[in-house]
Amino acid sequence: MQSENHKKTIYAAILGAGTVGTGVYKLCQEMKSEFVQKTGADLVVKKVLVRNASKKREGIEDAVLTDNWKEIIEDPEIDIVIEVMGGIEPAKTYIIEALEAGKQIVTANKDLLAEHGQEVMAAAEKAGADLEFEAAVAGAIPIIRPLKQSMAGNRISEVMGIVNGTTNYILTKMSEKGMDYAEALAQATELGYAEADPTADVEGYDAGRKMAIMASIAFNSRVTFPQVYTEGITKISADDIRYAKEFGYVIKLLGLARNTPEGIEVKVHPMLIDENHPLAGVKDAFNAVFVHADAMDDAMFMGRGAGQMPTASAVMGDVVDVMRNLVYNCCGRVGCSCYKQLPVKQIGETKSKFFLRIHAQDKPGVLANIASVLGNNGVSIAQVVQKSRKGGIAELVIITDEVQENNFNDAMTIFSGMSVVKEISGVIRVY
Ligand SMILES: NC(=O)C1=CN([C@@H]2O[C@H](COP(=O)(O)OP(=O)(O)OC[C@H]3O[C@@H](n4cnc5c(N)ncnc54)[C@H](OP(=O)(O)O)[C@@H]3O)[C@@H](O)[C@H]2O)C=CC1
Ligand SMILES: N[C@@H](CC=O)C(=O)O
Repeated sequence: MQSENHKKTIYAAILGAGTVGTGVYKLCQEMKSEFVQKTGADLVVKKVLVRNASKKREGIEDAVLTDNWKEIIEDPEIDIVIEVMGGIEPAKTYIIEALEAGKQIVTANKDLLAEHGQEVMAAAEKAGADLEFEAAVAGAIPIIRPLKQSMAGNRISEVMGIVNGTTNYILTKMSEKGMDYAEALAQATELGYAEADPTADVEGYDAGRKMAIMASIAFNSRVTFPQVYTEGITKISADDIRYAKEFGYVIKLLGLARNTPEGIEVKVHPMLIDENHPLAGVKDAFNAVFVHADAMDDAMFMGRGAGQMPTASAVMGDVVDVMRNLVYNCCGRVGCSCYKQLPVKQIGETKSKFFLRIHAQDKPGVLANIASVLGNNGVSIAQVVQKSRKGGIAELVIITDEVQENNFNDAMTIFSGMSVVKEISGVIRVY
């Protein structure tokens, strides 16, 4: 039964008319009658905020464009603010002002949530309003709602996967087409996958923000972006990709978050994955997230992680949810204020397996010397292959067992001071 004050028309404003905003506007028009069927209310986009309102926007009526925030915040008819402009400010101020003015929020802004999530969520809770952000993590893939709601009967211990479409696209093209890095990045930008500043993608910051958001929800604690260790793909060379293939691996930028008895581990870095692992088949701008939890066991979510319509799909899922809440007068049901703050580990305290290439003098005793440096620092060798012997230099490929990262780094520091070790390269963690 719908309540007495059942709303027939729900007005929304979209902040931003770029890649995602244009897709959201399009779905609001194309799916109009379906939204009425699904919610019982008609959705009308009353305003679209941009920096330059006189610029023509394909597919968006000129009449709704504005560059004046006051036209939205001071309009009592507007119930839902859909923030898809990105960045911290003015997005944060606009969201908080909108909540204070009694509006509901849908946002795709991981930069904001990963750094100031606590503040904006507290504002939503105070206002008794919805703040939904499915599109902020892994594009079209439903993962926020499953973590918050569908898996609420579990203790989640691990969330990991490929959570950046741009870098997955670049690595796929480099590995499968031999494309160079710059060309693959230019294509990802052209396709609308990259952030306004693609440094966020290629340096692993975007994935780090998504991991902070997921770790916070999954472990019911607070992890902010600065607590996430991030390493991007800018140092991955064609040689690294060639060696990976030769040893039966593919390189992926992975995010890992684990809840351990000593604290939360959360990190993003390139990793070698066995070519037969399900994540190895996740290509182009697709993302995939694995979740391990006590009652549910394992679940995997896969889909398009970036791009106009996949992201707009996730945004509109939230908008429809908020519309239903408005229709039934039940906004603000899913809050975030009850959590237990857990410590977050430093990267050096976490464990990894490593793949590395060592060029060293090709003479008796050197291999034993290298093995003893590793052994003395608690690094055991799972596999060692002598790749070549040329001009008095031997090239060794070593794969270690799992080791505390601090120990591995200590061994690397010792190698850098040994005259028999000429070069260490291609150091990549192994999943
Ligand atoms: N692209 C993707 O695949 C995905 C993006 N996201 C997130 O969605 C959000 C939007 O991304 P995307 O559409 O790619 O970004 P774009 O850069 O394509 O678009 C940003 C839009 O916001 C407007 N805007 C920016 N700053 C202001 C401001 N101060 N005042 C008014 N308008 C402003 C811009 O206006 P103008 O046009 O006038 O410059 C532009 O229309 C970001 O938070 C991003 O991280 C999330 C998942 C996937
Ligand atoms: N730049 C991001 C867009 C979606 O979050 C990505 O490439 O994944």
